[in-house]
Amino acid sequence: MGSITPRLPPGIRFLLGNSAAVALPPLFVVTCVKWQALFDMPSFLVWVLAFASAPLFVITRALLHCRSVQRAAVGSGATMPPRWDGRLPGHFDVMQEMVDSLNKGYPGEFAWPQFREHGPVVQTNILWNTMYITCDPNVIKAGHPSTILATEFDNYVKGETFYGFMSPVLGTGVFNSDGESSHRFHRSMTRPFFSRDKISHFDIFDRHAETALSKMSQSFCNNHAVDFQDLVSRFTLDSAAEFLFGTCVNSLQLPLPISGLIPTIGRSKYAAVSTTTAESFADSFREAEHVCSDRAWRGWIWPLFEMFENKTSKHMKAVDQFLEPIIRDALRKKDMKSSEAERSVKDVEDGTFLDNLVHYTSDYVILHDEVLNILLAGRDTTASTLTFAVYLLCEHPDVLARLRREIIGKVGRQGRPSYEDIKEMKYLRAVVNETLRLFPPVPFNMRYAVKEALLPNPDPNGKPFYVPPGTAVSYYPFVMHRNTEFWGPDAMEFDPDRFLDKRLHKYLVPNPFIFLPFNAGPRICLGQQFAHNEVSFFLIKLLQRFNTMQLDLDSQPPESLPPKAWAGAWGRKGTEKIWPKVHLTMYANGGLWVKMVEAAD
Ligand code: HEM
Repeated sequence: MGSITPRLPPGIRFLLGNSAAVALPPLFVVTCVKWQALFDMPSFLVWVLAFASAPLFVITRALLHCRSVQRAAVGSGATMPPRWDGRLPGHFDVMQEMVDSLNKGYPGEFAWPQFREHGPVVQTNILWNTMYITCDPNVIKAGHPSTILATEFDNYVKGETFYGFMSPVLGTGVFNSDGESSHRFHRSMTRPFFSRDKISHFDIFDRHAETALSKMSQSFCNNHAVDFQDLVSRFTLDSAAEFLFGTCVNSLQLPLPISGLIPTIGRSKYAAVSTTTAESFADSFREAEHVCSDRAWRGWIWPLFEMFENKTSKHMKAVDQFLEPIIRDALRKKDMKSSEAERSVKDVEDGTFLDNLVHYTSDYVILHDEVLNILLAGRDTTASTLTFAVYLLCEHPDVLARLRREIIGKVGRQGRPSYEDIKEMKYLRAVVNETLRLFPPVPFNMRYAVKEALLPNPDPNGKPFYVPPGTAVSYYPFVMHRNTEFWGPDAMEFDPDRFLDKRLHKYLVPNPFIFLPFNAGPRICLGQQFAHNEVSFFLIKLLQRFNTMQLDLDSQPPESLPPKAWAGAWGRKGTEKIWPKVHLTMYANGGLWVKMVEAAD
């Protein structure tokens, strides 16, 4: 199970696992010299040789590997992609540039110059590990003879690094499983619950949206700005928890942050006021997510930052404490109605995700992991979409006014939107899509090639690119979504009409894989429709109540604002009012502080 803590801390296990490769060469040197049939050398030289042998061994192995890869590429009638090389050994400076850009820069900015200089598929060799980065829809797109998301799906997996840092939280579920049989098993079990048109979600959205909006109104009455990102993170958590296992975790009941007075939720700031197991579940799950995102940043060496403790363990204890009785209860209910005949269709349709799942399996671990997989996959992504939608609406009052007209025209000021209403609101859909284009919640993604493979060369006269086994292929929807080559000269601008006017038929219809907020192929997002309903529902309720909204940059923590040096920079970087950043998903650094005015009409 995800939360069963392995006995040894991750750092110790990492060192033990890698010690052989590091220790063997020096041991070999010392042993040879000790037996000294051949050598008669001073002992300091033995030690120098012993110490130098480990890195020499690693470098020699990497160089030999490089040569064998070149030969394999030629043997396959392929070539290697252009290289992005640094100046330091192991291209350490390339890694530093990537990390700096992620920490201190604008998302993906390290990649733009490389794509411009070398084309849309580029090779890096950081610390002698080959990785490809791409923003080419032909490489990513489903249906191509050699693509990473569809035809060659089984060859491109999430990989052990991803599994390693996520598994203490997620165990093995649909989001975190690899391999044809494992992933298909989890996906087939969870998919039925998403394929039906579950109108009952709307009751859940409605209740939590009402609480969230009342809290906003209260704050604005007191002349306080609201951190909208924090608010919608609570809304999506409370909604998802109720949809998944039928219990409210009440994160919206905790006090909202007040700029400079009460901090934004997260990082245990609220542990002290989380009085119920439900509240500490919410707090602990958030904490565990933060730890996972820190691990993702650190890459494969993350265990070295957890030498003596597994940082997710204590949070997962609280998560499990809350979940256990809920899962046991669902299993008990199932046993009471064990015969198929006793379960009415209504029982199944009205039930939560967990109620449905127990009819596929009684395995506690699978139930536990599956629920947490969906919670993680669905919560931050939806909150991120809402956050950036409101950011863009604040910056584009004309779009806000037009969207509001559509909403009021369809459902009035008080009406509750139905599934059909949402489907018919074309401008709303365009606004959501345009938000997902400019700020995709999953801006970067990665797969590992299990076996050797070929990728298409963007140059129609060029040979295909060779992919050695074990190569990481990292693809960048964020960069692809803003590329003028695919979206036209105004690609950087927020203009929902591009999803409605002739630009739609010029760019997206003939080349649908230029827009990939939900991924593609057999791993396409399961919750796409759910997310669209949730985001649309909340935006409708929000605009029914408020007709003016603006950013309150004075409430934003000063260090969270875009650096002054960015003014006038290329692309959106030069004009951004907030600082978009990425951990597991895209977020607004320091929150999104806004003020809104209630409509008088
Ligand atoms: C706007 C909101 C959302 C966006 C942009 C989004 C995006 C994505 C993306 C890009 C993936 C692929 C991840 C990968 O394979 O590496 C994914 C997978 C997934 N999403 Fe979403 N998602 C959203 C909302 C949701 C919601 C609300 C749910 C559930 C309630 C959900 C459930 C899932 C699941 C279960 C997977 C894993 C599918 C698989 O691996 O077979 N998502 N999502």
